[in-house]
Amino acid sequence: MATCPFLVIYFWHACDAHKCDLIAPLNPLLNAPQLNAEVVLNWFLGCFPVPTQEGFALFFGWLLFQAALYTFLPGPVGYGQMTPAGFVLPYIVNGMNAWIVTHIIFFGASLGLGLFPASIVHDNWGALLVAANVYGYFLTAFSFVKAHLFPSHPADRKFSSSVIYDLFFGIEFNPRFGKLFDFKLFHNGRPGIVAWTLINGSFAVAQYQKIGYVTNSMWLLQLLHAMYVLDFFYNEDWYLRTIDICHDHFGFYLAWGDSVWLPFMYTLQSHYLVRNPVDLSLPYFLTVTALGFFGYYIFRSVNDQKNEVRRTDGKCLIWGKPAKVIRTEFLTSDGKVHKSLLLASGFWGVARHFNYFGDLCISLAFCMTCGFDHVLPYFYVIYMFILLMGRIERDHHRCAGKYGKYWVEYEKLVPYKLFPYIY
Ligand SMILES: NC(=O)C1=CN([C@@H]2O[C@H](COP(=O)(O)OP(=O)(O)OC[C@H]3O[C@@H](n4cnc5c(N)ncnc54)[C@H](OP(=O)(O)O)[C@@H]3O)[C@@H](O)[C@H]2O)C=CC1
Ligand SMILES: CC(C)=CCC[C@@H](C)[C@H]1CC[C@H]2C3=CC=C4C[C@@H](O)CC[C@]4(C)[C@H]3CC[C@]12C
Repeated sequence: MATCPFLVIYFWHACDAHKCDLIAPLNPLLNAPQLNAEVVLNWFLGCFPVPTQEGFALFFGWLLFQAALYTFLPGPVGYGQMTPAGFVLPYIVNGMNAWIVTHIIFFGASLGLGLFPASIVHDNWGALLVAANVYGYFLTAFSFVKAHLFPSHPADRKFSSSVIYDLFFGIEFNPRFGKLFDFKLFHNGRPGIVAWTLINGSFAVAQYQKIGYVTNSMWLLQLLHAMYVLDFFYNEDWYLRTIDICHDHFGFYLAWGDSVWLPFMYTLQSHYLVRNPVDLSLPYFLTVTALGFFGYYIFRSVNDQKNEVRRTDGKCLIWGKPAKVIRTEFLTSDGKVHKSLLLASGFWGVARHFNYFGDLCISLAFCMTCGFDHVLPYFYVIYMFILLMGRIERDHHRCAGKYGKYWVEYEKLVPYKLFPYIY
């Protein structure tokens, strides 16, 4: 919790001052005639972005605007999975509407009406980083206090013996304001994922202002990122049944992660392309496009198969044949027995997390839009690999605990975790 922001700030500084070269920021230290505490401290302070009033106004204005859209825009009601304490919570899934309204207003007001430059996000990036960090830490602390003093669902809280652990992974499962303002869905989707394409767009405009055109690499990046983001909102109801919503509690990991990590680190390729415009050859362009769409096909098909089999209680066709399912029973903390099912055919018969393989292909395609000159744009795929491998282990332990003998049966039927015959 103490060091995460430094990594983000280091990446920001590398891009802002050294054209996204990850080694160059260290030169003042490597070349210092004498390395002492004063040199290190001056270097350290020199790497920090400067807070500005405009940065705070933009960030908190943005947050309030998204909160208003989340609260007031219409949308269908979706339901999460049953929580360990036995609640099935409703969610208003209006993310697609919020995405459309936000983009029309932002680009309409900037590019259409000229009320502010569309590069405003790029132009205030350092100051926004400060404001987002302030909010990320505030939200972590607030969620911790809320969990102790006024929890939304007391029976679904999880306490460990460590305050640090509780701060990091969270105590409350589904913290809410009122009945419907859900912290997890809001922070993930709105300041986090709606921002993703908006930030990209602003950086594309900055590239145009800088070199007079938008490179094909930047267009391709916009397309691939938009595909991923729009998929998320189109399938927002599906997201209610993923690990983040069904199993993770709300602490620093999601509070700071959604406020800072997601908008700042997931968009690194567009920051890179502003400083290092890349014109891709046609064969390379087509290869990266194909990789991105191939990955997306796998990612979405795997996720849809699970959704479909659970929606129809296993009475559906997977790859043209009746779904092969393991019917399971598990206990919730109130002592009640519940039923669920595990799909063991289709992509879920190929490997236990084949959706992650699709996601890794998409991630690689995002990074490859930047060519091979620097390592910084590849941060995303490296991070995703580490995150998803960790998630496979975490999920394995959770499912083994939840499903017991049924999970063992599934493991026997589907021995590979990520990719057949490899892992
Ligand atoms: N861009 C990013 O930063 C990230 C993207 N993602 C993507 O988000 C998507 C969701 O990922 P995630 O939530 O991690 O994982 P999944 O959507 O794969 O959900 C895992 C859960 O599904 C259930 N499950 C496991 N095996 C089966 C089975 N055989 N049949 C039916 N249900 C099963 C279990 O929950 P239960 O049975 O309890 O319901 C398990 O905990 C993925 O496509 C992933 O690639 C993920 C992480 C980061
Ligand atoms: C270092 C640190 C504190 C990391 C925080 C990580 C979170 C911001 C991410 C962890 C899991 C991520 C996501 C999971 C699944 C998703 C579905 C996909 O369709 C869109 C992206 C996402 C919502 C993604 C968003 C970031 C995380 C919550």
